[in-house]
Amino acid sequence: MVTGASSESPIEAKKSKSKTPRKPKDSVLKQSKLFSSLTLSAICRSYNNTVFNCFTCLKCGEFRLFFAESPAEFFAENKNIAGFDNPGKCLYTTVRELVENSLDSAESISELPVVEITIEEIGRSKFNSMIGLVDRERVDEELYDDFESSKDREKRLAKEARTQEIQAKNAALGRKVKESVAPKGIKGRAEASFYRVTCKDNGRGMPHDEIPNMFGRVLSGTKYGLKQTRGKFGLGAKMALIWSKMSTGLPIEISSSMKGNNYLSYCKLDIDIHRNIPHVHLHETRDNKERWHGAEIQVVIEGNWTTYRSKILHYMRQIAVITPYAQFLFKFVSDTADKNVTVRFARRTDVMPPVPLETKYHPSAVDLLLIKRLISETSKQTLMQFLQHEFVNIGKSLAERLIGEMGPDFSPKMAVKSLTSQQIVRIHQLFRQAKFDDPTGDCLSPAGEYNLRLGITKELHPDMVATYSGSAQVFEGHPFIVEAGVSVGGKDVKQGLNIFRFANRIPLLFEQGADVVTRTALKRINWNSYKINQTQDKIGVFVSIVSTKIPFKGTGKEYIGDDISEIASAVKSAIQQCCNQLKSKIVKKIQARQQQERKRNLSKYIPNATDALYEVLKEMAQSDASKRKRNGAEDAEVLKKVSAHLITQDTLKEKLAQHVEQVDYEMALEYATQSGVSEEPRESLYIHPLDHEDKKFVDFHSPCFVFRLFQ
Ligand SMILES: Nc1ncnc2c1ncn2[C@@H]1O[C@H](COP(=O)(O)OP(=O)(O)OP(=O)(O)O)[C@@H](O)[C@H]1O
Repeated sequence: MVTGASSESPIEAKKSKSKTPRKPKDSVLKQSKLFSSLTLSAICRSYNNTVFNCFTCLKCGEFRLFFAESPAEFFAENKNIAGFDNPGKCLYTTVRELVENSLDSAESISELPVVEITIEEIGRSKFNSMIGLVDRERVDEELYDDFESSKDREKRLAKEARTQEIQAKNAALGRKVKESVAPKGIKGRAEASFYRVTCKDNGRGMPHDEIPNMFGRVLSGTKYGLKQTRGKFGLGAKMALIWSKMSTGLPIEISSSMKGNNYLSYCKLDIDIHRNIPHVHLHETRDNKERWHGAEIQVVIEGNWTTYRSKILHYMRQIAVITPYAQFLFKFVSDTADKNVTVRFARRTDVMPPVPLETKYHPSAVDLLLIKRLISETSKQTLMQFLQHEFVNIGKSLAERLIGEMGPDFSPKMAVKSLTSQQIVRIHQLFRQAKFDDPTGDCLSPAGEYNLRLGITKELHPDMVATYSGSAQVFEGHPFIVEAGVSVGGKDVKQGLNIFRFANRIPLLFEQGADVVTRTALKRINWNSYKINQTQDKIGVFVSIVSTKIPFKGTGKEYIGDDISEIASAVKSAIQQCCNQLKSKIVKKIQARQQQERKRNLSKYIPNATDALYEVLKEMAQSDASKRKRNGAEDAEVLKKVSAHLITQDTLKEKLAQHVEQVDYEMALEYATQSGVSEEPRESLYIHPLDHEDKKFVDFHSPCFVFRLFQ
């Protein structure tokens, strides 16, 4: 049950120690303000009995949830929706949410981001002392899940001994011995692991008074509106706090300062889940001698580094690829020093994509509910003004034509707020049927081909890379841009396809199988035709999609569906463009490699082969000459002039077989070229090609080569 949010700031509320419930109306107003002018129609319906039972975000027109409780309660019970499925995933998502907030914050003030993220492992004793709990020795051992009775122990040891015996026997008989698996030991639930996650940035910081709400009230944020953003719902940081509350009971700590402030704000708070309001422990200003600006968030949660280590590092690497203008320092700190990890992702460019702009809705992207909201919020008086100012791509003359088409009940000067429900449906119908120019991608901020290439190069060190940035396209009235990169070879890249997906410049790591990028790369690209071996080569496929609306599938916002044809074909074409660029490079590279290999081989055995060949041909020519001599066709120059076509194939085969093991035509040609005999082919010296299938013999297409030998 909710009694409504305070209209005072939490600090003020604390100071006044007022526990009086607010008037319901105030609470609704306050909530809507906090939710950045969301129209909470359904709340209005239920605020009289103070039950916050239904929430509809009409601002973005895409996020509708129905709560039977407060939003904080709803998300605490359904934390998997926000990517908090299990302790390992919770650790991963916490890192991700904090890093992305930091990037958003620095970019919003056009500051090149510097983000430091530390995960500090906290042992049980340390954790206990943090929460003021005395470590206790076990007294009643049998009480514990991992207790092993002496009978069980005997059984286990006997089993282990039997296994060892069998293995020893097998070894003695020379049979294959299975690698011995470490004894399972005593069963028992794994002990919970705790981590302190700290994320520090050089971003905008937050106004002192807003901090409690930004971190202690679910669905409060500053990223609403129609624009390309990493975050949107006002949920991520609160989920980290809800999880910390659920798993450790410890509050979140925030230090923040805005540019130019000589103080910094420190706030320690947790969240009242039932009422969805911040519960502030301490909120004060402190000296900011260094004039630092940014935010540092610290939260202690249960997690699982062992199982999510690679995911977290993978995420950091991918965010570094798509954000090469940022500098990241990632640290994992453990009590056991050899488990420590420090990775620095250096900045490679100062070129930052422009800040995405807020835009207006395209008429084909709105539904009935959204039109109603826009009408209720507009400051415009007439229908004509409303159409012209609240939507993109409706100019004066088009607005007039549309109103004319709506029917006799409509006129340009009619008051837009007086439109009936039926009239609004008519407008909606017309919006769906009429033809409008596509929205431009001006409001979008893609990473940029240059940045993408830099990111790939700096993190993967590929042998070759190609990038492509498509032009803006549209689906359901939303502009989108697809950028792609394809790399071959590189550091820490496994054989086959390595797919890197990004949506609004954040990496997507889960639910890869059904994603439009994965499916396109696996099924719709004929890699062979670009001379890329899909299974043998180390291929990196990078696709970044930015849009005012990312059509995520599933609750986890981890993949983009394959069913939007505009996006699917843009992804395919972007990858193909990259492959085309790579193809010529690959062909050149293959040729260069072959040439090198040939050179190596040539030096090995061609000289011998040619010597042998020379002997053979000389012998044959001599016998031919003597034949001719006998026939009276004396020719002093016969040795030089006898043309190879006089030699029958069989004779040559036979003779060569005695001398030459294997001569490759290409190599022979190259040898000829290298020996400076790459003259015009001389037909008269043409030796008929030998049987191709018989690899043993030379395939003498190269007359100049033979000529040289023969001379
Ligand atoms: N490091 C930070 N620097 C500045 N402001 C921040 C920082 N972290 C959070 N905020 C503020 O707190 C708000 C709430 O953050 P939160 O992570 O809960 O939601 P979000 O980022 O807006 O959306 P989403 O839930 O989709 O990620 C943000 O909108 C932002 O205004």
